[in-house]
Amino acid sequence: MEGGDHLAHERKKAQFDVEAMKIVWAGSRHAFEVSDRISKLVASDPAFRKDNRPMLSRKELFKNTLRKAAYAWKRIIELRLSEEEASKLRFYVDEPAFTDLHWGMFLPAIKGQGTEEQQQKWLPLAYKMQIIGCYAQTELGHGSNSSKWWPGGLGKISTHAVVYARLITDGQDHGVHGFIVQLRSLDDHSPLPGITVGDIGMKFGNGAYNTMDNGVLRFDHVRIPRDQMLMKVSQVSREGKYSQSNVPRQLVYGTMVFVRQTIVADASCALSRAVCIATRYSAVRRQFGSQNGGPETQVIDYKTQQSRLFPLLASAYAFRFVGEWLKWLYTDVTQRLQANDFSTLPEAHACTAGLKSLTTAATADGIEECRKLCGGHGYLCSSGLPELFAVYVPACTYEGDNTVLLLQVARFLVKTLSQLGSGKQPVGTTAYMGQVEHLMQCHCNVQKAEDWLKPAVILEAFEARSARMSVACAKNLSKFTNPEEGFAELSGDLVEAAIAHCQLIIVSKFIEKLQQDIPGKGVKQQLGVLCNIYALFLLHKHQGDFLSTGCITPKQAYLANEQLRALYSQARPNAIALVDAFNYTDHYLGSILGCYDGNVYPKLYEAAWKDPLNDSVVPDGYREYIWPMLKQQLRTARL
Ligand SMILES: CC/C=C\C/C=C\C/C=C\C/C=C\CCCCC(=O)SCCNC(=O)CCNC(=O)[C@H](O)C(C)(C)COP(=O)(O)OP(=O)(O)OC[C@H]1O[C@@H](n2cnc3c(N)ncnc32)[C@H](O)[C@@H]1OP(=O)(O)O
Ligand SMILES: Cc1cc2nc3c(=O)[nH]c(=O)nc-3n(C[C@H](O)[C@H](O)[C@H](O)COP(=O)(O)OP(=O)(O)OC[C@H]3O[C@@H](n4cnc5c(N)ncnc54)[C@H](O)[C@@H]3O)c2cc1C
Repeated sequence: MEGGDHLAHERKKAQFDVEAMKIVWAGSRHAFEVSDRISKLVASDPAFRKDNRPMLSRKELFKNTLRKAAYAWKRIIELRLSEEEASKLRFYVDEPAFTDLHWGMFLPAIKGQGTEEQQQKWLPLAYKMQIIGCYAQTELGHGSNSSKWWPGGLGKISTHAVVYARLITDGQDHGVHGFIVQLRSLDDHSPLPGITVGDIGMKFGNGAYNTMDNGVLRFDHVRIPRDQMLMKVSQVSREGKYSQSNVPRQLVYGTMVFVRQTIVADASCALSRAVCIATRYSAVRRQFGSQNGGPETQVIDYKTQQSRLFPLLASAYAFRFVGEWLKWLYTDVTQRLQANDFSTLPEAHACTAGLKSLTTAATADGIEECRKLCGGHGYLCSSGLPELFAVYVPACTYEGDNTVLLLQVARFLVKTLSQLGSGKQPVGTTAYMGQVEHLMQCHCNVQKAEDWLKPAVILEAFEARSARMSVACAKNLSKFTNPEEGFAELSGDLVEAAIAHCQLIIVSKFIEKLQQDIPGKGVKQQLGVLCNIYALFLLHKHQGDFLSTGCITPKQAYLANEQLRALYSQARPNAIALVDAFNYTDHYLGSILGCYDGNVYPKLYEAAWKDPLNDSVVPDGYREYIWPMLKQQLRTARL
C-alpha cells in the first residue's frame, strides 16, 4: 500500500479525545499552542535538517551545530520570540550545543548565586549573547585543584565560565565557591593569558553528543577580580575578610537543584519519543501468527511486546506528571528562599536528586528496549533510536552520577527517620514516615485482581515497602559505632531504600494528578489505566522487595500480575492515540520507523539509497583491495 495513512485503522480504535490528551501532555492549552507552533516552524525550515548527522565528520558536525545555533538565534531575534518560545525552539532543533549550558546553567548560576549588583552587570550581557558562558565544576581527577574536565561549551566556544574552586584567604580554606571567569578574548577568541583550554575528544556514538564541545581547562596564575566571586552566599571584602550571609552554604549548589528538575522533565520527552517510535512501528510490523491465509499478526498484539512496551508508555506519562510537580516544588522552594525560609531546601534537593536518578536510568534503559522492540530495523540510524540513546545515556552520569545521587536521598531518609524520635513531624514527600508504626505492621487486603485498582491499596503497599526498607537500614546503621563506616558498608541497601522512596513519589504524584479535574472524553480513564500499569509494573518488577518486607503475600503478587495483563488489553486499542498525544512532528522524531503515516518500508528502502556508500555502484577501494584479493583466490584455486 503506497501513500495514505497506514495507521488510520489504529487511530479509529481510540476510546478517548486525543486533542484533549495533547493539552494534558503539554501541561496547558497555552503550552500546547506554543509547542505546536514552534515545532512546526522548526520542522518546516530546511536549515534545521538533521538526518545527515551520522554521516558527518566531527569537524563538519561541530561547524554545522554552530551554524544552526547562530541561525536559531537570528530567528529568535527576527521573530521576537519570548523566552519560553526561544527555549522551545532550541528544544525542537534537537541538537546538543553550547547554548544548552549558556541558558541552562551559566545564567541560572548567576541568577541563583550572584548578588543584585552582579546580576545587573552580567545578566544583560548573557541574555543578549554578548558573552557566552558554561558551568565548570567537574575535575579530571578527584578534588578541586587539578584541571576542569567535561564542561559543555567550554572546549571551543565559551567566552566565560562559572568556575567552582576553593577559596583560600589568609591561608584559610573556605571550601568550594563559584567565580565568573573570562576565558577567551571577546575580539579574536584566543584564550586569555595563563589559560589553557580545549576539547576533550570524541564521545560515544557517531553524531550524537559530539555536537557538544565538552572541554578541559587549566589556570596558571590567573587573577580573577574580587567582584567576580559569586557573593550571594558568602563574601570577601576589599581587605580580604571572608564572611557568610545568613543563608545555608548548600545554596552554592542551587543550580544543580534547578538543572536536575529540568532533567526530569526532559526524561519524559526522550522516553516518549522512543516509545512513540516503537509503538507506531509495532503496529505497522506484522510477523507470523496468520491463520487461514489472513494477514500476519501486528507485533503490538503479542503479549510479550505489550509487556515490554506499555510499561514504558506508562512511564513516559508518569515522568511527565512528576516533572510537572517537581517544577512546582522548585518554584515553591525558590519563593521560600527569597523570603529567607530554607526549611524545604533539603527536601527539594532529595527530590530533584532522586527523581533525576530514577527517571534518567529508566529512560536510558527504555530507549534501548524500544530499539530492541523494533527488531533489526531499530539498529539502523534511520530509526532515530541509536542516536537518541547515545545522546541520552550520559544523563545517567552528568549532573551527578545516579548512584551518588541516590546516596544523597538515602542520607535524607535516614535523617528524617532519626528526627522522628525528637518529635519532628515529617512533611511533604516524607509525610508517610509519620505513620511509620502503622506502616510497619499493616497488611495488604487485596483478595481479587481488581482490588489492585484501588489507589489507596496501591499507595499503602508502596508506602509500607519504602518505610520498611528505610527503617531496616536505620536499624542496621545503629549497630555501627562509626556512622560513616556503617553508611559505606550498607550503601547497597540504602540505594535500594532510596529507589523505593522515589518510586513511591512518582506513583503518588500520578495518583494525585488523577484527582484533578481533567476534561475530555475518556482522557481521565486512559490516564487511570496508565497509572495502574505504571504502579503494578513496578510492583511486579520489584516483587522481591514487597514480599521480603511482608507488605504483600505471594498470592497478592500473583493477582497484581493478573491485573497487569488485563490492563495491557485495555491499553492496546488506545496505544497509537496515546503516542499521537505527544504531538511530535516527524522532524523532531527523526525516525522512519516512527513516522506519523506509518509508511515505513518504502521510506526505509529510499533512505538506504541515500547512504554515501551507494553513491557509486562499485565502491572506492575496490580496485585497491578487493580486486587483487579476488585474483589471488583465483590463483590459489587453480593450484
Ligand atoms: C541534552 C541535555 C538535555 C536535557 C537537560 C535539559 C536542560 C538542562 C540544561 C543543560 C544540561 C545539559 C547538559 C548537562 C550538563 C551537566 C552539567 C554537570 O554535570 S555539572 C556537574 C554536576 N556535578 C554533580 O552533580 C556532582 C555530584 N555531587 C554532588 O552533588 C555533591 O553533593 C556535591 C554538590 C559535589 C557536594 O559534595 P560534598 O561531599 O562536599 O557534600 P555532601 O554531598 O556531603 O553534601 C553536604 C550537604 O549539602 C547537601 N547538598 C548537597 N547537594 C545539595 C544541593 N544541590 N542542594 C542542596 N543541598 C545539597 C547534602 O544533602 C548535605 O546536607 P547535610 O546532610 O549536611 O544536611
Ligand atoms: C556528557 C557529559 C556532560 C557533562 N557536562 C558537564 C558540565 O557541563 N559541567 C561540569 O562541571 N561537569 C559536566 N559533566 C561531568 C559530570 O557532572 C560528572 O561526570 C558526574 O558528576 C560524575 O562524576 P565523575 O565523572 O567524577 O564520576 P565518578 O565520581 O568518578 O564515578 C565513577 C564511579 O564511582 C562511583 N562513585 C563515585 N563516588 C561514589 C561514592 N561516594 N559512593 C559510591 N560510589 C561512588 C559512581 O557511582 C561511578 O560508578 C559532564 C559529563 C558528561 C558525561
